[in-house]
Amino acid sequence: GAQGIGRAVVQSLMQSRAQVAVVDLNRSCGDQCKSELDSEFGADCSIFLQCDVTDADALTAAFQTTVDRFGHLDIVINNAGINEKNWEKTIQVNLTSVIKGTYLGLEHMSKEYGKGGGSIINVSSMAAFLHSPHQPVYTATKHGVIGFSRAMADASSLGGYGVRINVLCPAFVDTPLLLSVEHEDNMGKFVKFKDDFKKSMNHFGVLKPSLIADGMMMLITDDTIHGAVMKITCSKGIHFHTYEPMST
Ligand SMILES: NC(=O)C1=CN([C@@H]2O[C@H](COP(=O)(O)OP(=O)(O)OC[C@H]3O[C@@H](n4cnc5c(N)ncnc54)[C@H](O)[C@@H]3O)[C@@H](O)[C@H]2O)C=CC1
Ligand SMILES: CC/C=C\C[C@H](O)[C@H](O)/C=C/C=C/C=C\C=C\C(=O)C/C=C\CCC(=O)O
Repeated sequence: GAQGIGRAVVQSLMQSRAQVAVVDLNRSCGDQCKSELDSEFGADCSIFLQCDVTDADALTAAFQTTVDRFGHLDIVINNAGINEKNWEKTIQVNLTSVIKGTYLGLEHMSKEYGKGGGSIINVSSMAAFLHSPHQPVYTATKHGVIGFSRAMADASSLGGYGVRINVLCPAFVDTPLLLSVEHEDNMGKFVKFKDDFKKSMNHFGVLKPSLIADGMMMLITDDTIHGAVMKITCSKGIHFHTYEPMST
């Protein structure tokens, strides 16, 4: 992502000397991000690829371009997310593309395909734990991201993929996405519940994108974390959701 949480994560990755492909639909935002990265880190360490993640062929090509440019892939972050009145589109961006991005990540990193392993982080939301009448479909997609990622993490363990798969669930973060709460184009008829949403935002507080980047870096660098759901909130900071073990 070229703005918001994605932009903060790119900054942290590049400070840690990673080479990064920034994939985003928004060309002007992507060009600006790339030019800032070039000034700070040099032109060879990043690429910007304009891509609609819901276009399966374009997403496939973006992964291939990244591998062709940098030689291999170690980390995939499926971060693109929207809240649109067009609920099918919301599902395509927030869930279908996360699934596609995970499968593509595995094609390029899984030991199953003779690759060297890696790490995938799928971005969900605290909305998956504390739902709001203001965004039912968004909430459903974020539940979906958790279920899919946890099941895939188990598949990776059992299948010997060598790829860690984790989920990151931020609470409210100060990014352009939060502004969509006011707009009928985004919220549709549920925009009338915006006061409920804003009340919740005032109650829980709003996080800075840099803290989400810190959590992301922990998921990337700690190779003991696998199948985890990281939550980031104002009250508890970076912490993990705990699940009851399944009875057999
Ligand atoms: N801001 C918040 O309060 C929270 C955000 N999240 C999640 O974090 C992720 C990032 O969100 P933010 O940085 O806040 O949003 P943002 O709107 O600032 O950034 C999202 C980026 O995704 C890009 N994007 C949108 N549709 C795309 C598509 N079809 N193909 C490629 N790129 C596309 C946008 O151009 C934008 O650069 C999302 O998954 C969001 O649901 C989760 C919890 C809280
Ligand atoms: C239109 C709005 C668009 C984007 C913002 C998203 O909706 C965002 O993904 C939504 C976030 C919702 C957050 C909801 C709850 C936040 C809760 C807290 O901050 C703290 C609550 C509990 C902490 C205890 C725990 O960690 O279990």
